[in-house]
Amino acid sequence: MSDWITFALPKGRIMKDSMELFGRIGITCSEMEGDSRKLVFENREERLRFMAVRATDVPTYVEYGCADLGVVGKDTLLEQGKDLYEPVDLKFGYCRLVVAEPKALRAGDDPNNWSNIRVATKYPNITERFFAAKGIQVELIKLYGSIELAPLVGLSERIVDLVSTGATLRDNGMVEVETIAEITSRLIVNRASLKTKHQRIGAIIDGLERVVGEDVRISP
Ligand SMILES: Nc1ncnc2c1ncn2[C@@H]1O[C@H](COP(=O)(O)OP(=O)(O)OP(=O)(O)O)[C@@H](O)[C@H]1O
Ligand SMILES: O=P(O)(O)OC[C@H]1O[C@H](OP(=O)(O)OP(=O)(O)O)[C@H](O)[C@@H]1O
Repeated sequence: MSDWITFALPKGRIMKDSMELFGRIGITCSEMEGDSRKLVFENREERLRFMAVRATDVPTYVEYGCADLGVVGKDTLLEQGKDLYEPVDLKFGYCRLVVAEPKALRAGDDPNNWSNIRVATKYPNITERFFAAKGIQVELIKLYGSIELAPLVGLSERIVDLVSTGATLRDNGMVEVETIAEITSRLIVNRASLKTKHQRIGAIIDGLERVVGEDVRISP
């Protein structure tokens, strides 16, 4: 078993892009193609195992060595601050982490004058750091989803959340104030696995760097 390679992949929107990219370096798993509620899939011939986990749990599985490798958004890494090796920017899962507020509030608002604000977010650590660096005091309200609802019902004046198409902000009458970070998905690696399975993991890192590099050269 010890020469198997285990991946922790997020169940949600990143899963498909991850498997497409891995497929380009010969890492595949036909067992994952069907409709199934299974959480662990195997490619026995190649000694590869894939675990489907919550996006926010990927770093934990890799940190504890239950998975050798994982794919996770940079947002989650910035929020959790775990000690993980992060060798490859996979360039998919692009979105931005932004500060936003209701359109009506934005009209007469100057963020330079903020001194004490209330912010709802899934990302309390990033938010606190961001505003602390500006000398702004923040009352944080931690939510787990549907963040754009908070200002609509008076839970907070502002939010910090991910934006990709902008549709969720727009449809809920909100506008961006500032970008905190540009986000893409990253390959993460358990530090011990990198040493004990250096040959296989090194080949995966090199392969992914190559295919991601090819894409960057192709796109304008
Ligand atoms: N529009 C978007 N909204 C949210 N996440 C996005 C978006 N676009 C890309 N991402 C990336 O996808 C990741 C979320 O993936 P996924 O959909 O699996 O999780 P989730 O259901 O939002 O989170 P969790 O299961 O942990 O609550 C984010 O961490 C981010 O890096
Ligand atoms: O700019 P857009 O393309 O509209 O995408 C942004 C929205 O997508 C994410 O929510 P998600 O779908 O993960 O649901 P959640 O609110 O339950 O976290 C994010 O938190 C925003 O609400």
